[in-house]
Amino acid sequence: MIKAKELTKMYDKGYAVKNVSFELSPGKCVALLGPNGAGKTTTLKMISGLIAPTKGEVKFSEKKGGDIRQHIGYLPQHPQYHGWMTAVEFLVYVAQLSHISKKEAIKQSDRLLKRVGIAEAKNKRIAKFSGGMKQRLGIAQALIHKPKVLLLDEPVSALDPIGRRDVLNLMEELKQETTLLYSTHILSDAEEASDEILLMHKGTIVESGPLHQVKKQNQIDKISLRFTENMEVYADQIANMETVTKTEVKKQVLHVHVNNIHLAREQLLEKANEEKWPLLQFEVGQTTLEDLFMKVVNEHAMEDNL
Ligand SMILES: Nc1ncnc2c1ncn2[C@@H]1O[C@H](COP(=O)(O)OP(=O)(O)OP(=O)(O)O)[C@@H](O)[C@H]1O
Repeated sequence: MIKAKELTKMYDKGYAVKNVSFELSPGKCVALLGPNGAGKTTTLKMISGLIAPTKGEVKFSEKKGGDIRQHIGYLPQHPQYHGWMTAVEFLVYVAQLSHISKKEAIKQSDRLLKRVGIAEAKNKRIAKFSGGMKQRLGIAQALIHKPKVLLLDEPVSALDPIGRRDVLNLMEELKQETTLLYSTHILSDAEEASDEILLMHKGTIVESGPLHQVKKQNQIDKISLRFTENMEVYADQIANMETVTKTEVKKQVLHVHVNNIHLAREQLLEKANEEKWPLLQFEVGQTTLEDLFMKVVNEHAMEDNL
């Protein structure tokens, strides 16, 4: 439906986004995931037509001439409202900016306020809205011209748990009827609402695909151990075992990545038994998408500190 080809944005300090290519299929909900500064907002702005790419292009498959923006609804990261306006006044105002007649604008506003679940607040001043209600109103505004694709920039990151749940539920409903691309730096939000992810790091896409596939591809067998004492001694010993590919300590837990889970488990348990390791925890599992995300974020932070 939407094809981004080698999208690139350069500012004075360098690339904000570099050679980003992906395709959005109809009816999919895709999370654009990445730490702060990864290039998510810049990518969304280029797709929505708000800023021009330095290089690359965005194509809309169903576009038969005209402006691509008529097919795209966009919710910015920090939407600005006139607090004195009511919800319905705001939507009618936005609709009229999209050249919709006043009669149609009122009709659309009523429909959309119902659609996003804040119809009872239609005549309430926006200044009195909660964060979740403001985001719902923002989503209604993005839908006013019946776009085929909805772009949401960090729609839930700034919300409290109730507002977050509210908006995630709405996104879940909306993905039945529209293609959705939303950015987030919160992994659980991406895991909860999306079918596919695009993981950004320093302006490029480092991982992409259906969530289950990305998870599977990045899963590594690991054994997590917690000791009552002397973890460093055992960590060194374990790191030298032939089935072990990597060890790392997080929050007093030693995570051991292995290439043969059955053999590694056997060897570790044998050693633990023989040498009477002071074990508190022994857990066999796999690395998660969160591990991958943290790896990307940490690499990013380390490079920045160099
Ligand atoms: N107008 C601009 N002028 C110069 N640099 C910019 C501009 N907009 C963005 N950048 C830089 O481009 C990079 C990507 O920024 P962007 O806002 O797209 O990231 P992001 O992933 O959306 O981050 P956040 O989650 O913090 O919003 C950052 O280093 C940012 O400082």
